[in-house]
Amino acid sequence: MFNFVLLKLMIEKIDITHERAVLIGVITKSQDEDKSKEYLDELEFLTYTAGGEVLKRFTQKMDMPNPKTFIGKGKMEEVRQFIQDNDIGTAIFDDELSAAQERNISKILECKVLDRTNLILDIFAQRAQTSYARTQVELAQCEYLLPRLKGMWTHLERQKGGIGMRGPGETEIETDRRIVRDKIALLKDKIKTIDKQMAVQRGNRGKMVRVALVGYTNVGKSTLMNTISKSDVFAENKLFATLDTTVRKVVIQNLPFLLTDTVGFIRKLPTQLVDSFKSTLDEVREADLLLHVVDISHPNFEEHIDSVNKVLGEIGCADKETIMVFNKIDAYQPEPYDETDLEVERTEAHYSLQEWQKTWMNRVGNNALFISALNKQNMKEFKKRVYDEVREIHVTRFPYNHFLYPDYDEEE
Ligand SMILES: Nc1nc2c(ncn2[C@@H]2O[C@H](COP(=O)(O)OP(=O)(O)OP(=O)(O)O)[C@@H](O)[C@H]2O)c(=O)[nH]1
Ligand SMILES: [Mg+2]
Repeated sequence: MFNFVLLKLMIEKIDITHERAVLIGVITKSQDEDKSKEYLDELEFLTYTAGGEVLKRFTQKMDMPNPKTFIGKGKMEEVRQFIQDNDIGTAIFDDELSAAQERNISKILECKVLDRTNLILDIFAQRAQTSYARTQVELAQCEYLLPRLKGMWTHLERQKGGIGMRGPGETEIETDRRIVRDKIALLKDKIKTIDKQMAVQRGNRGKMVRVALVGYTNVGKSTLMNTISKSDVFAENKLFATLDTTVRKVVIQNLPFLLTDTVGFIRKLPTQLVDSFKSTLDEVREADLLLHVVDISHPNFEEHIDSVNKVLGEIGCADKETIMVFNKIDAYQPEPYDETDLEVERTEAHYSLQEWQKTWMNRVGNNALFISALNKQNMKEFKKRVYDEVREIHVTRFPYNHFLYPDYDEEE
């Protein structure tokens, strides 16, 4: 009996054990050691979100990735040895691999080989809740798969499952291109139908002012949504907690508007995903005002802003009225700087919040706000700014009820 319980415990333990993985990245002229580390940190977070555990990272300095195997021969042997000695199931590359590279590498390493795109698609597949989100992910997976069908993973047991093998697209992998193409057409039709229904729904919301929260993944959009709308949107410290947009009616000082929480962006967001999520992003496109939320406590936040702006550009929202919301000020910590140490140059990493506010952040003028959604710091200032902006849009749209909305009253 005891043994049986022990065995059951062991089995259950195995069930919850994370898939063992190694990460592989490169250091190039345009991507120095620090950058490479930051990218691998993010890749590790993605792996963890997908249900994996990273046992080791490998990096190689190179001018150009090897067209056949991405990294060089010697490094590959090092990786292979580690994988063999440590019972590793998955090798994850930070950059997108071509079909040929993927094939060559998995032959050498004899394990599952994934790239950043696979990982992101897999997380989306795991997290898609509604049939609409699932359809969009499935479409993205099919689009990713199509050019890679030939010989993909055929020498591996596909039934093993796990990261990269999950989700709606998995049964198509061994079938031929035509079937996948038909499937793509079908999914597009399905999305079109839902799009029409959603456009009608959006139309029914009337002319109310619409505000959308946008930003990099995990910056606190849903937390901010919960704070201001007193709603209960799912937020957690993993990437892509939100896939479906949520719309809430918010009232600040009698002034009603609609607030939308959206899917987070990420560096190198797979183009297939941007495309298939275009309609989810309609909410962003049709918004009157964007709140671009930034995690200022993240060492890479400036690059995050660039990534988000890039996606906003791709969906035609570059010039939209935007308030920059720098969140997580409670967690912001500049690197300590020793003035007597002449070796270390003072950089942005040492800036205090006040110093940051004097940089380019100053140029976005009163468009920049500094808050903590979690600790509810500076929420009054935030609400006033949003109120003023929404009122401005509102009174242009409904000039006759201008008088209804006086200046923001601090004593709310
Ligand atoms: N320290 C601190 N943590 C915060 C703050 N706001 C949010 N967080 C935390 O950051 C994590 C991510 O928050 P979410 O609200 O899920 O972020 P999101 O932008 O909606 O993320 P995705 O939906 O994944 O794109 C959670 O663990 C939050 O508790 C803040 O002001 N300060
Ligand atoms: Mg969210």
